[in-house]
Amino acid sequence: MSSVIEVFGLTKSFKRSIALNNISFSVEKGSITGFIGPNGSGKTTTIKILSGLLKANKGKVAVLGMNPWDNPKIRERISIVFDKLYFPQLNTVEDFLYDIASLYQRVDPEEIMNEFNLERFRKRKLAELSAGYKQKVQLASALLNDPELIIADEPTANLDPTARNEFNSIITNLNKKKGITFFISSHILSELERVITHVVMIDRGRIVASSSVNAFLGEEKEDKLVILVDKPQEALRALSNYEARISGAYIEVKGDIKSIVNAIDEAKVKIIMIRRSSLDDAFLERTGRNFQDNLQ
Ligand SMILES: Nc1ncnc2c1ncn2[C@@H]1O[C@H](COP(=O)(O)OP(=O)(O)OP(=O)(O)O)[C@@H](O)[C@H]1O
Repeated sequence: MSSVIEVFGLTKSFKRSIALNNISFSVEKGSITGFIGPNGSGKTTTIKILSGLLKANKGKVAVLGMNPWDNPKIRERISIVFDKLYFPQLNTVEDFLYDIASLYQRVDPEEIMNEFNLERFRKRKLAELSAGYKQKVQLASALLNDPELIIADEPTANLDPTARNEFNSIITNLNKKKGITFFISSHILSELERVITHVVMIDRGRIVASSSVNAFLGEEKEDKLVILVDKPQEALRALSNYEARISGAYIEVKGDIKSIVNAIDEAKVKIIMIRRSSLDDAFLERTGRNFQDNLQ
């Protein structure tokens, strides 16, 4: 498989600190790669360099085979999604999408509004939308240049669990249907668990792991999951075929994540949070530190 992002020996220091210390990794074409690390580990700095907004001190970076610092044209083939929608808040959804579409003249904004169920919001001002809808509009706008790659910096950081789930399923669909590669950063492991095919893990400016999720977890068939739901007893009933038990506010269960999620969904129980403990364990193994302890 070919790579859409290649980073080799990248170093970036600021006056007082080294944000990235000789990092190397690649992102496979067609993957959804999670870029995961605690606060301050260097995710935003890396993404700024990949987007051509910041220059590295040392190392090589290729995005779709080009150095982002020298090639503003890359921006015609990729899109960047941030944690918030930073565009003129007084614009309506429709004007905003039409303005961006006119820059590229590739994709019909009507088609995108239809695909994202945004028609009934078309006359609303961006400022009037919920955080979830703002992110939906931002993701919709990111498709108007028909990108091969979308780089997203903590795109769901300001969303509630429902909006987060919706955002993540849109990403999965775009990846499957349009073959768009995603490189998504997050400081919350559990957030991307259900979505990513590959993981690049960063800690204190160094890469601690970079591989497919399956390889990362040692091809474990059985996931150890910790799940928070709105109706625990009903969830437990739905999981009667699994080794499941209630532990405090959570349900602990062993098995294949996709089938477990399906069983819970079918029982119409809402998943508020899900964590595959083995990803946390893997972080602990590689850094000697507990991922959850590093969250601010
Ligand atoms: N412009 C800057 N000037 C000085 N130091 C900076 C600058 N930008 C980032 N840093 C430092 O570089 C390190 C990495 O920061 P970065 O924002 O890349 O981390 P992050 O993983 O994105 O964290 P978060 O999840 O909090 O956004 C931190 O120690 C940060 O303080």
